[in-house]
Amino acid sequence: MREVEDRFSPVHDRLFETRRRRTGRMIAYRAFAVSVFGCICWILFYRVTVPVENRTGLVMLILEIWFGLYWVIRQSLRWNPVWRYTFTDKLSLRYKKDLPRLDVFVCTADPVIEPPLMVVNTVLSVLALDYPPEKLAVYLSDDGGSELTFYALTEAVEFAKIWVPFCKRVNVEPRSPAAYLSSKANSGFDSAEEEEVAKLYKEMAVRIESASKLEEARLNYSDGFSQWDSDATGRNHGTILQILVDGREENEKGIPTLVYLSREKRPEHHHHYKAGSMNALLRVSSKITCGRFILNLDCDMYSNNSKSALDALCILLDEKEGKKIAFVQFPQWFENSTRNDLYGSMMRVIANVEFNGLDGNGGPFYIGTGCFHRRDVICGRNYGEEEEESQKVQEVLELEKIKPLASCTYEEGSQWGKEMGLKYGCPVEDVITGLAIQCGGWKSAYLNPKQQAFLGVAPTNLHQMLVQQRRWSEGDFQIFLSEYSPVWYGQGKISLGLILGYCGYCLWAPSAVPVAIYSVLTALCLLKGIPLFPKVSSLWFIPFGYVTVVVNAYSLVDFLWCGGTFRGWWNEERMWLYRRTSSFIFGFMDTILKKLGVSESAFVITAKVGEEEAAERYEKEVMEFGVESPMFLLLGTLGMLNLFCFAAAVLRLMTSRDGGELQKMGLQLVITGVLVVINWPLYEGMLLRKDKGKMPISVTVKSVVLALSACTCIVFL
Ligand SMILES: O=c1ccn([C@@H]2O[C@H](COP(=O)(O)OP(=O)(O)O[C@H]3O[C@H](CO)[C@@H](O)[C@H](O)[C@H]3O)[C@@H](O)[C@H]2O)c(=O)[nH]1
Ligand SMILES: [Mn+2]
Repeated sequence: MREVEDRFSPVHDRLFETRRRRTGRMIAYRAFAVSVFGCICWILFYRVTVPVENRTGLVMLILEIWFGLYWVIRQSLRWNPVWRYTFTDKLSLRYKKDLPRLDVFVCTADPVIEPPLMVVNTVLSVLALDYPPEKLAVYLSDDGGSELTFYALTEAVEFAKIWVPFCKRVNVEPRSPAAYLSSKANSGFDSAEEEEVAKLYKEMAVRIESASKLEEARLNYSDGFSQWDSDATGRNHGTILQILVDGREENEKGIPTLVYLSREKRPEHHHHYKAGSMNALLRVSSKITCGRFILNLDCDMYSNNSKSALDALCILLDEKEGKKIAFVQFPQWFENSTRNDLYGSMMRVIANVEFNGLDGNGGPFYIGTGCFHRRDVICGRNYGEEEEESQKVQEVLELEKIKPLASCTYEEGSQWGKEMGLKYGCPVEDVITGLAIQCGGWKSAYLNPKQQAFLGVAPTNLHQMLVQQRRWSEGDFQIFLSEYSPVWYGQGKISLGLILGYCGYCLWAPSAVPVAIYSVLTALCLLKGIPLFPKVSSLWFIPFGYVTVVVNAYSLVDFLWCGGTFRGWWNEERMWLYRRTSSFIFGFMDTILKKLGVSESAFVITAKVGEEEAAERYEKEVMEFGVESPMFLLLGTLGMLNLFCFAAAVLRLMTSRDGGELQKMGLQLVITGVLVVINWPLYEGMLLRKDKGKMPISVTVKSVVLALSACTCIVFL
């Protein structure tokens, strides 16, 4: 009784705490940042005051102004970081079973590249969350409209009856059966019961992968299967809605509500990808459980920490600050990353440093998966408006009355996709939606607990990685140019630090252009013998040398601090370059073309499985090319260009034996040389490797021809 009263008393223990780090590291960082800023100014001063004979000086000035500005913008991500710590014990004591309803939305879209067994593991991991089951509901949105996925879910229902109680009794962690049981495979099982569970899981996995009991399931779950028309395809079908478990009332099974939804799709209607499915889920769930809070997960992101819901609610239900906070974002961590993270997919520094920086400025972005929202806010409530009585849920569930909410035409003439729900028309629906929420006066919070909350699947080859980054950079740049631009729309609504934080990401795409020019110019001028930087022995060289060395050294230290390895850092530097000289360039062009109305942006779903040989190469951290792609052509050409220019310059220096030449070209030689070293896996893939993951011959040939012609032109011009 005391605790119940305690909940309503005005003075409370806080449910979370926010810490700022004022330690030596922070001071050292600021000193470093100020010194770099000084050097940037020094460099610009040099460009303006010291004349050069040709026009390269002007080009360099423009590039360096851009780099300097962008560097300043990005300081917002590090200036003022905060860390949040939650007290879940207090929350449990205070609320017991009175916790608010929580709806989990899991999105899947393609049964081939997002295997049903993986989806099922994600679903099971959230069904077993540490949360009162009668308050929890899991919705699976299947944009693939696949009977296989539905069948897998019916299997999951049966297995959940064993899995969920087992997890809670034995306090299993993590609660994705595949992840938990594979961790046990090496260490051996703890009990006979566990072994039995493992056996049942394996049998289920086999059935799902072979769909062996599909026909049987058709009979047992005929209400669900009968909703598939005989001519239904992934892109053309009616709404399919099935409540597999109704756990809204406390019951002895202790399994939360589980719902399958495949919204209607028709070729003549745009479906707006994930945003469209989220909005359909928002409406449908409002009639079934209408959770006050919503967790959004991609189908590959299983719960790796059963306390994450309690963690998030510590923030959202905190009496003092929680009311201002619209959403709590967890980072995206991945289960399939390798030791040295060949493709830089872990994004360690973003997750461990930059998002804390954003949090200090008003809150992290909404990045799709691993985010807890307030339902009424994501549905369009502004800060300061009264929280609405939650919509009335239907006592008796009449599916036929709910299904129209997921039809193609429901949103016509409504505010869905604009003022309500997730926004349409942007490849990063999450970021733009989060920005609009923050501009409505809300804050957000970032939680990155030691036991990672959710784990997903990162792209496992270079092409996928570049495609994903292309979509992100395009989406972010679109936001920059849209009516929701952080610069124009955000003015006065969010803090300057947060505006800059958004710009740091939204300018990924355009920032690629100066990087590409810079690297090409450095190489070609080296070939031609045109110096771009002051002599190594002159005083003017100091800022250039300082920035080059210190900025890279810091980034290394930062990376190691975030738990990375030296080679991981080196790989990440390579990916830094590759993302800029391929993904972002294309992202930039895509955005411009879209603005001009020439093309539409599409959402290419990232595959979560690959073929076996390629998987082996991934494990061994051998870079995967394999496909013919214009992005590879660009990388190949730039790589070859660097190689030729560097080789030619070295040859010339060796034959001329002119010390002055080395003085003049020193930094250029170093930069181009480093690029050659960093490109080593690319050269290997183009020239030395024989396996299927090597660069296709056609790309290699085209790259060499293009690079050679560029060099010839420059030499004879
Ligand atoms: O038409 C679609 C396309 C995609 N998805 C789902 O959206 C999720 C994300 O797709 P994925 O291909 O994995 O993209 P990522 O780039 O890995 O996703 C990140 O970036 C996206 C765009 O910002 C966000 O939507 C995601 O939540 C975020 O994890 C997956 O679960 C898909 O099943 C749909 O439901 N319907
Ligand atoms: Mn993904």
